[in-house]
Amino acid sequence: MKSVCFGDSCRANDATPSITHYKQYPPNISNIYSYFECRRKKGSQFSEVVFFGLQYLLKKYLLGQVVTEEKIQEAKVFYQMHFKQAVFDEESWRKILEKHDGRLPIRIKAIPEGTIIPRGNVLFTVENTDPEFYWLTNYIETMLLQMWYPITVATISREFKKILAKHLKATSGSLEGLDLKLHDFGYRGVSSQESAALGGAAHLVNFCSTDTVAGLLMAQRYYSCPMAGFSIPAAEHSTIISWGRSREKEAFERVLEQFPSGPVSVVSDSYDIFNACKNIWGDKLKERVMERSQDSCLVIRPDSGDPAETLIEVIKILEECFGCSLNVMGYKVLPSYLRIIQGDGIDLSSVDEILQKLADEGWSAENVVFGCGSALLQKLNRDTLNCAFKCSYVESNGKGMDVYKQPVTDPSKGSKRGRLSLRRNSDGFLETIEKGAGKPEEDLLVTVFENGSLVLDYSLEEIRKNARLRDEEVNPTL
Ligand SMILES: O=C1OCCC/C1=C\Nc1ccccc1
Repeated sequence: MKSVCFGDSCRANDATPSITHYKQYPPNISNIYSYFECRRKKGSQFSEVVFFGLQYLLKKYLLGQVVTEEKIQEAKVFYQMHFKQAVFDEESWRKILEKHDGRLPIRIKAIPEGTIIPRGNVLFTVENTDPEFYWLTNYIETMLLQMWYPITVATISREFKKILAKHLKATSGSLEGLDLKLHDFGYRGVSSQESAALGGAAHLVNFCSTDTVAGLLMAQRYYSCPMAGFSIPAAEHSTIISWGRSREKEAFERVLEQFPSGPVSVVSDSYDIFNACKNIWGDKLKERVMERSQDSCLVIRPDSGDPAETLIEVIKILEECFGCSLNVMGYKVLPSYLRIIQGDGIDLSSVDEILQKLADEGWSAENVVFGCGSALLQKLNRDTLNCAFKCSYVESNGKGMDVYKQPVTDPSKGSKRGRLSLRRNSDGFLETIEKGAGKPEEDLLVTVFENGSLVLDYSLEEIRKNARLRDEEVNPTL
């Protein structure tokens, strides 16, 4: 059966619950107003979030004529089979087709993409613009709630950036190269091409270092960025072990020969990373390594063992073979033709621990870049930031009513009430005003979607500007 689609993939907003809601609302409802937030959670590791990804979902699934007669017919058959009774509201959908030419009579107001905002604030609101289609607001909840993914990846990626900035500043006195310090290794570890695209793009809000090509294409096609991130030639285990155990030196030599200029990364732990560093890189191929210039450095990649211990032992061997210098902060730096990339076992806690241990041994963060896979794109879920979509205001018989939930069994799942606005208070902090008490001129939520049209189109460039690290996040002592 052809998939029942809004966009060109299966009808993401058609989770079964939405189909029967229109029959359950009070009589004479004319307006349903809902909002999205990352609920505050005591003790959560993340106090603020990066807002990112809505523009893609709007462009991909909600713009223009999304309702057609063919889709209505398909849905009618589909849901008759699924519910074994006629609950699909064929007539209402046909009215959208006739009255609005199949465009959704919906208004979505959101904070600008890239905004950094504390947990517990409204991120976007959704309401119907035609009283006849009040049920549409929460019909698209399912698809809009998938915003949890790009928001969570962008947030985690930015937490990495804070940690990397802290150590880079402390051990080198500068933030130079920060944007290249965390490389996205996650393409193979995510659940789908779309996740790779959305998560890969979310990482590129904070960094410009990636192997997740899908994320680059997303940035190009949906965020007007021709090339959002960079990479370098890199060996992988197959290109080394295909030479056989006795020819690891020849394999390494081949890589250096094939990529004489520009940095090149060589995974060196196929058999014995310490032997590879001491006897191949540090002896048999030493001249080949030393003749490479700073912008053509050899990047050695360990890929096993305890990350911190392995890194410390590797860097000590390289120091013995190649020496090192002291930077302005008095930390040791390997020669500029030599760097290390650690892409195994990296997550938010291990990266902090590794850089701290390196610093304790006198080594600057300049010596290492990190790769991160699943911890960046996959080891997360909707609860990581407690993302929720809730109705907070309804209108019926011309009267507005603030609504909310407040479960006695979990107060942290309480929802906001009334129409919401977001403002920066006199101390400069973002805060959400409830019960329609906000002043329109102060409201930072802007209309991004209305009646099938995209009202605002953000570029990755401006999103990156919104999401940049603030001075106080870089110099914690400030
Ligand atoms: O070593 C490297 O140097 C820098 C360029 C990327 C790279 C490795 N990439 C990678 C991707 C996916 C899984 C594993 C590694």
